[in-house]
Amino acid sequence: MCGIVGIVGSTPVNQSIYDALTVLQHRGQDAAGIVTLESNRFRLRKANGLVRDVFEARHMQRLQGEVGIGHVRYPTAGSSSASEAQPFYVNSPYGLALAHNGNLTNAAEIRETLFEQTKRHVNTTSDSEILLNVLANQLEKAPSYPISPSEIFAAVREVHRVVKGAYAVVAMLIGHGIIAFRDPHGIRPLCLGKREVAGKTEYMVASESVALDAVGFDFVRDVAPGEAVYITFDGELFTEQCADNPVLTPCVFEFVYFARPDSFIDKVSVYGARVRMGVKLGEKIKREWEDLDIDVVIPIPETSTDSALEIARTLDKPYRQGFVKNRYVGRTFIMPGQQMRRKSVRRKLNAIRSEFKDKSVLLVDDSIVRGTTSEQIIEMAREAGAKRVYLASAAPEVRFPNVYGIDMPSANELIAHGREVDEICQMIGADGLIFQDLEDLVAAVSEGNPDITQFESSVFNGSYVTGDVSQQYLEYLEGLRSEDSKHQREIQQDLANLELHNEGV
Ligand SMILES: O=P(O)(O)OC[C@H]1O[C@H](OP(=O)(O)OP(=O)(O)O)[C@H](O)[C@@H]1O
Ligand SMILES: NC(=O)CC[C@H](N)C(=O)O
Ligand SMILES: [Mg+2]
Repeated sequence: MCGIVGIVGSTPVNQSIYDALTVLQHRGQDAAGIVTLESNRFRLRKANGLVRDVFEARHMQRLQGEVGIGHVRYPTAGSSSASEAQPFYVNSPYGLALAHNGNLTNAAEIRETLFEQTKRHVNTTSDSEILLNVLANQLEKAPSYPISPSEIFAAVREVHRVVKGAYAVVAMLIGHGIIAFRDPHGIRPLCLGKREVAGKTEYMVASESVALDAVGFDFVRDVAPGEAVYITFDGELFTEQCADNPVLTPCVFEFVYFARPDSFIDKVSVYGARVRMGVKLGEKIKREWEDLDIDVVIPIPETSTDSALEIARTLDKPYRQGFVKNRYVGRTFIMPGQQMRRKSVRRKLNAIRSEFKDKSVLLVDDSIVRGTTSEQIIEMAREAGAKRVYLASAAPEVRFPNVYGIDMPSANELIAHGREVDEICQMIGADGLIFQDLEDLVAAVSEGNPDITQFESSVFNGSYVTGDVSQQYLEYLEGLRSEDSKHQREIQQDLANLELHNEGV
């Protein structure tokens, strides 16, 4: 999913970007990077690992400057090698660095045309490096120096024409400022904040509003789909709509799982949406499982807790934290590789036996994707003495691959793909299983902002809003990125030691 941040400040920004990345860590645990600008030179540190491990004191000291951008990565294209950590950099025009959240659906075609038509070489298998070069190529066409705001916006307009897929972007152009934009559907989130420091206005853009809160910026607004924001290094703000037909279609899975509950995305409180998901699912359980013997409702930490509490309230049953989460283990779902994900469930969660012993328990999760978590959790509940184990999912069945920045490239890896509820229930070993209806999920989110009339819900309904995702593309993606794809393993091996960025130590 990735988290991005950019700050145009009037005092050093290294610590603020670091702090912002720390609160965006839930969006990407694989790699982190910061680029700052000092005396017209970029300072870069990026590597694999969590924010706290990537940036040591000596790196922070080098990251001087009053403007900068940062990224935490969850790979959804290319490899997880350090060479594909972000931000990426290209030296022309003027020096440009970029960080991207999302995933392009036409990266392979663009790679070819970039080489043939613009003589631009892309050194990694990352779609974000392609996006950087598309932007650089468009900015290079601007005749004036410095490039004017309207020329910057014209370049973004062209990027929208060339690039397809999901992209929330922050870029920094030497001699100019920070440019941020969101794809014409606004699939991935991006917001703008500001603060006053010693009479000067500082601006910040970030994936989630929680990053603004963490470093003392006031939320101004969400960046609109298709819109670009340009903040000069003098602190002047310019904005313009750069897409022909922008339609806000945010990813509904941000509200289900990805975002932090204390964030607002497109004016919707993520926490509020999860509470409403709980109410709606609670009502469905009441309707459909009228006579079910449920003694207690137990969330599967951490993301499901807000919904689970509401389910318990709606059902008028006790709510208990029956699983303890090891705070030193990160999110399972965004780990690369099924083996690692499987192992981490038991390292992460442990049952409190007294909450299970001789009870009929209703476990609640926010979503069931590969079934890695639910299968093991149900086993753990039984080992802890549960009499019966039911499971409720606050999201509907995840049946289709995602192409917009969630690493689910292969339908066959999804437990609900081609299966009905009974079969899934059997596979995970539950005594009963119930999913939220898509209609209710959409209502739960849009009640927070009725102006949102559609969501990117492809993982649930197989409808891809960018209109360019064919069966052929999905097959290509599966061949490229699925767990057992040979090609995927080759990429990982080939790129393991390719580290052009060069500030590794
Ligand atoms: O069916 P699966 O493939 O296992 O995926 C779904 C699970 O993964 C996520 O948890 P995760 O541990 O990533 O994060 P969390 O602590 O935020 O709940 C999500 O909350 C579900 O529990
Ligand atoms: N999850 C994301 O937003 C990933 C960004 C980009 N596609 C990458 O793989 O690095
Ligand atoms: Mg979870």
